[in-house]
Amino acid sequence: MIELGVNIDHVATLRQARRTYEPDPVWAAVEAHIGGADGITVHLREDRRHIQDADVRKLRDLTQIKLNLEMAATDEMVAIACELRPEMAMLVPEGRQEVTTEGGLDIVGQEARLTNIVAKLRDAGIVTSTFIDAEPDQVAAAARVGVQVCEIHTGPYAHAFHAAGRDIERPAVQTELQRVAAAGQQIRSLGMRFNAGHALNYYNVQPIAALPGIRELHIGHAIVSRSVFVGLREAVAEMKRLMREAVSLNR
Ligand SMILES: CC(=O)[C@@H](O)[C@H](O)COP(=O)(O)O
Ligand SMILES: NCC(=O)COP(=O)(O)O
Repeated sequence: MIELGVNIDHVATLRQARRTYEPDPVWAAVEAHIGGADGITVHLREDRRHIQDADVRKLRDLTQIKLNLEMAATDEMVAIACELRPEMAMLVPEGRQEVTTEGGLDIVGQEARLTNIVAKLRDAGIVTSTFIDAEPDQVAAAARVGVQVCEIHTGPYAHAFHAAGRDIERPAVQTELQRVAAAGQQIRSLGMRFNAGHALNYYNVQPIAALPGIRELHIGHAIVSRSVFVGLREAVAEMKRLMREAVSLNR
């Protein structure tokens, strides 16, 4: 059954708006878990714009749900990951001025360095993942550097879906959906786990959830946004219902 990793970065964004103590990401993780989340994702950014080091430490120590740590491929982040030992660490690109992650990690351009970083994380017993564009050469490079999981960037699909007025049949949307599907087939053929995420929401999630062999979706902004009105537990439960429905309809 496909799993849902809830990214709670933007619970911390709200807290950081006042530099105060609430809303607490630990509370969010527990609520998401009760709502049916299979894992929690946090992106400990180099600029600490939302999730703080202490948040990751508290999540590790105080919650009983799988933790996926999104991180830049830096010595600082490798040291933090090896100390805190999340179940999974996902290598993502970072740009100081970006509003959110804008593209996948360029593995092709830095294979030797990433091979060394992936080995350190694996030696620490951490499942290694990377966030990449749906590009065959990036998928092949991910296998070469030794990651066990690839999360395909669904931003281009999500943006095409929105631009098409949520019409999944529009050619531009189908093109992006097929790119994700093809990347997933390649990922699985290379023995890696096929995950997906970024800009998924309650309107565009089902075609991605229905893709053959997909294992886990990482969704954050849309769930946290919905939670403002219905609560995080319900927002997560609704997303899980949509994912389960998509899988059952696709059988
Ligand atoms: C990799 C990905 O698509 C998201 O997890 C992204 O890292 C979110 O970044 P922000 O939490 O800073 O928006
Ligand atoms: N890696 C994707 C993720 O964790 C959540 O991204 P988003 O849903 O906040 O865009």
